[in-house]
Amino acid sequence: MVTPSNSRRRVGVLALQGDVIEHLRSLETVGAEPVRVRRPEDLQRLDGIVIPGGESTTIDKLARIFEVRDPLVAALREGLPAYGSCAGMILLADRITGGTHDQQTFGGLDITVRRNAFGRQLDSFETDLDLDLDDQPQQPFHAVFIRAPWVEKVGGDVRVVGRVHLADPAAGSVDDAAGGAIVAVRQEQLLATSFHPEVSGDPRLHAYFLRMLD
Ligand SMILES: NC(=O)CC[C@H](N)C(=O)O
Repeated sequence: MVTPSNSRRRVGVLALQGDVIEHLRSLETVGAEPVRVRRPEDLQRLDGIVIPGGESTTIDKLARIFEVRDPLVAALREGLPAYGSCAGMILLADRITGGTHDQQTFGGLDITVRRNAFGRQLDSFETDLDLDLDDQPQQPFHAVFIRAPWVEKVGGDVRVVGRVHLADPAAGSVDDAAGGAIVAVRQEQLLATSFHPEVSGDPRLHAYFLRMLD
């Protein structure tokens, strides 16, 4: 499908640290107009924003230094759609465990997220996931996890989109009744994944986020 350039969705990528270029490329691939966001004025006229993977404590600090934190938090409260991958999931979470003592999140997603949840042995790993993206064909999604968080608790309005099933029984305590650690969630206009679709090159999550903007 060819989308006329004047109707492309303007989607920001918070460009302070992390997988910025990879997200800009993924957004191009799915037909959005990607925009780097560093300063408050960059938030103007956005249809949505991506908070990239990287280091959530660093992005948090830089967002305060660049004075983009408060306007971004306000925009999220006003309903700016957002997609966070990995560190971005942490930054969109209302509650965080395993954060540094002064770490803040932008918030919006009614979840409790645990930083670096998979522990040392599973620092980085790749696995195929079944994601519940409602209108997507159920081809497994090849997911790359790098010092990833998982979601420990979800509020009532949060839909679980994906889980990872841990082979290690020692990690079984994270498994809830439905089985598996929660690694992808959606709450209305907010989407978050523990993994990095911008790294694996599968465009389906970015395409899904773009459809959320319609
Ligand atoms: N790949 C990632 O984004 C890692 C997230 C990182 N562990 C953090 O706490 O921010």
